[in-house]
Amino acid sequence: MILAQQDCGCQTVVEGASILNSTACSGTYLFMVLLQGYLWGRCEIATPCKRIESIDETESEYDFIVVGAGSSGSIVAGRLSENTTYKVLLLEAGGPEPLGARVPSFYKTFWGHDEVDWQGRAVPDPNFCRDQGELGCQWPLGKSLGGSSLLNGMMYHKGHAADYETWVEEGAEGWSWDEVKPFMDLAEGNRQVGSLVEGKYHSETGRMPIQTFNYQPPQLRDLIEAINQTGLPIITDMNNPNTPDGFVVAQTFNDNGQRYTTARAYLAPKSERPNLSVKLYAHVTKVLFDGKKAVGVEYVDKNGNTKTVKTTKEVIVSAGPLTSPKILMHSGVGPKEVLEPLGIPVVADVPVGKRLRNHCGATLNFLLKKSNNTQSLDWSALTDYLLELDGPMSSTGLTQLTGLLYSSYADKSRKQPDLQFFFNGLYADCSKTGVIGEPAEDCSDGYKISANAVALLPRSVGHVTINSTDPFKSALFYPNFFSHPDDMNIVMEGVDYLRKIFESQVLQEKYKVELDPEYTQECDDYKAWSRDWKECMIRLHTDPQNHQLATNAIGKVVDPQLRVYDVKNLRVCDAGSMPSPPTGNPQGAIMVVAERCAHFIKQTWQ
Ligand SMILES: Cc1cc2nc3c(=O)[nH]c(=O)nc-3n(C[C@H](O)[C@H](O)[C@H](O)COP(=O)(O)OP(=O)(O)OC[C@H]3O[C@@H](n4cnc5c(N)ncnc54)[C@H](O)[C@@H]3O)c2cc1C
Repeated sequence: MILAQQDCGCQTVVEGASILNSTACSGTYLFMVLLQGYLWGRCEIATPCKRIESIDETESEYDFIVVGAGSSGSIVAGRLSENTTYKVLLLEAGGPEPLGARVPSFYKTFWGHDEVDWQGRAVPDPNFCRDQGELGCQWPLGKSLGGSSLLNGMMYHKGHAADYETWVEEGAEGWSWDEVKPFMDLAEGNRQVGSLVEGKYHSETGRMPIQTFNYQPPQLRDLIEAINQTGLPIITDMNNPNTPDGFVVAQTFNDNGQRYTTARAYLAPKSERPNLSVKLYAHVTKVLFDGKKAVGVEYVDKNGNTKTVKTTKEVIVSAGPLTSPKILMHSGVGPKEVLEPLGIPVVADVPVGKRLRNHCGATLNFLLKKSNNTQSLDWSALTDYLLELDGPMSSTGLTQLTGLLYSSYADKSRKQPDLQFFFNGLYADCSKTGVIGEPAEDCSDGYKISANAVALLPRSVGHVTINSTDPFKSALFYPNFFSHPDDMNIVMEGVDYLRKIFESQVLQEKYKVELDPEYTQECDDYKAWSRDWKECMIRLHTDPQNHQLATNAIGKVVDPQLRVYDVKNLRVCDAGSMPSPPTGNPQGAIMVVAERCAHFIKQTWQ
């Protein structure tokens, strides 16, 4: 049964990128059109009364200007505007949050979508991402309200205690686990305390809803059985310090079957928060200075008009680890050897962009030769979602499973696993007809799934720089993956674990799992699973995670209160502020950075 459109008390505005012209499901198929219509008819999904509307014009002056409404900027602006005496402006280059992104199974639908993804590319390098040729590694980067929290896989990990101890060693004084814990609690709104996770390690009262997805496909249970059969640990909570390693159905940024971006969790519409102004399609080009003091920003609006807006207190740059460096450098804050040749007057000579760290690994594709080759998105899945927020649309399929293990390079006493595993496939994201049992036409060789092994404490360090003063031109990203040999060895150990899992009896008997021959053919000169074969596969099918960080690191570019060195009234608060990688999915730690950033600002101006 499909319900009629509900009366939500406010009119639903269908805006932002559509699921219909996504890369995952190209073409306007009748079923997808109907599906989109039905979704927007449900008040709890569309939440039209909570819609964040863009202001038409900015005023001349605000107390605080936040640049970028992504994972961190939305938190900073949301928290600052809780003080109703502050006038806060949040500038975002992208548009509104597309409602389709709220459906977990559409989590990949918006990758590569012009309206919501900057579609970053690293500078091509023959040592990695060879399957991308001259294009270089592909890095999806969110461009809308919510930023990359709109595109991400939603997995919640807050880092291990040793990660924060490393930050302190690297100059982030005051950022030890015990010191950041209260800010984790402000962010975490765990819905499963008592039923799945222990209260002493989790908070129920934070802003961001967190829980496991309601639905797991049957193949996921078989995969878990296979992992168990392999002798690897299965755990229930990867954020419990007593179980740092093991495979787990992850808790995610989701509330009962719906994605939560930080924008959705922290921002409020103007009717509820009149002192918060959000301006969408506002591309910030630079921070303006009076001497060494930040006094405002310049931005270009949707119509191409250049505008300036002043601050009476501070500018906070939260444009993400790959873009904040560009904005700073265009403003004269950066290494003088980069700025001077471009004719940019140097305001402060600080090492912006000099360190770029990222989790990195490799992807293997497998075929399930014995599997049912049908679409998992159909009328039944849609009905389950509309009526119960359950079923295949309410989860990310195999992607909700992850694993953390120690490689032989890890120091186990630090309880800081250095390998992570991801799985991919069997999510309901596209169908032409919605008919139950519709064949999955593009998988004629058997059902395809993939798995990734990723190094979490990479020794390789890259950098971000600019070679142009054009603010619309992307910065240059040099990730330098595998420049340190340990990283290759660690990923190889991860690949060995994947082999064990996929060769396990349960997966062979039930699904007859095989490496996808199309995917391995460029490495077929080497014996499968030999060291040379693994190296060939890792350099060919490199899996750079979208966990870039440390480009504006605490202790290097910003002080422990996230203030940019050698200038006044300017902070950088985003993934780039983290000095070194958390050993897990980073958004949990990024939320801590943003919560703390807002706290420091409030303390400064109280
Ligand atoms: C595909 C993908 C999957 C991921 N999966 C996970 C996961 O499962 N779990 C996890 O913890 N992490 C995951 N991550 C990582 C995590 O989402 C990011 O690390 C995090 O969102 C980065 O937050 P940020 O605030 O630094 O940047 P962003 O969230 O990227 O925000 C930057 C914002 O600034 C805006 N902006 C940029 N330039 C300008 C400008 N000039 N003017 C105005 N605005 C501008 C952008 O449009 C964007 O909205 C994933 C990331 C991606 C992309």
